[in-house]
Amino acid sequence: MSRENENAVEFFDVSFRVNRRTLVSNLNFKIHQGETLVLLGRSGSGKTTTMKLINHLYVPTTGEVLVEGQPTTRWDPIALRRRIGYAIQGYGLFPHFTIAENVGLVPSLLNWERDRIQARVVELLELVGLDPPGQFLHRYPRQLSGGQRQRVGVARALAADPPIMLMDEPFGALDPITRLELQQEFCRLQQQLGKTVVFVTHDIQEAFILASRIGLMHGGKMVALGTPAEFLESEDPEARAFISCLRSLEDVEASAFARESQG
Ligand SMILES: Nc1ncnc2c1ncn2[C@@H]1O[C@H](COP(=O)(O)OP(=O)(O)OP(=O)(O)O)[C@@H](O)[C@H]1O
Repeated sequence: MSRENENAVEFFDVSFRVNRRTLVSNLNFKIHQGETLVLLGRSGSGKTTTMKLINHLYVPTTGEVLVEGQPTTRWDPIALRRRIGYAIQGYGLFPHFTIAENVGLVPSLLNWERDRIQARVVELLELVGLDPPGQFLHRYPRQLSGGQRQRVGVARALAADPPIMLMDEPFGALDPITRLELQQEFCRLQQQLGKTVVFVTHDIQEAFILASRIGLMHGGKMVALGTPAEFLESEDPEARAFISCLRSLEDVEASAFARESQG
């Protein structure tokens, strides 16, 4: 990883305003290299805005966001996007591109050789469980199920092997069984690849399955930040409201402690 910095991303007193409306304010937190930070919060709490401040889609009105030790405003925007993969709900796939073209998009923009792109596409489809890849390469997104398209979206975000992945409700639109399957695959992939991941969700069960730490957003502020076990101890009223939505506290506590003892 680059630099000695053990933080992939750092927020220093960050606020972001549009048309005199404050979308996020006073954000101060660090995202460690290799961790999965889940941004949890109600709809409209500022999760996506926070994420867009990382890949320079938004520029802080005040404060600074550092990526690998350097403010986003000082990064060359193209170099920054190469270090950051972005997967979004609704897959973001181009409908008139085949699966191979969609997954190979960033490598081809980076002028990789054709053979290298093809090999990478096959490798990624296998990695995200679209096996055998030959069955999918030449299909179009509309010819895949929602779960399969979501896997393609993740494969595409991983294509140029970025050290940081931003994932914005990537499993939001899926049935609960496929969603659980993808969450489990995500954990497997994360163990294998060790990326720094920022994952946005409003689903507390999902947060507990995936997170090394959970950052809870409320009204544009981060009101709690900690490991799942720490989160359960939070006295913040919004955290308590989310915790009361947990299906089975015992199950979740067990999985949170299991993850912590692994890590
Ligand atoms: N470009 C924009 N201009 C003005 N207001 C915006 C803009 N983008 C987002 N907002 C507003 O800022 C607030 C935070 O939006 P954001 O998308 O960050 O929330 P979120 O927590 O990701 O929500 P959701 O879970 O529904 O996606 C919302 O009230 C939204 O309407």
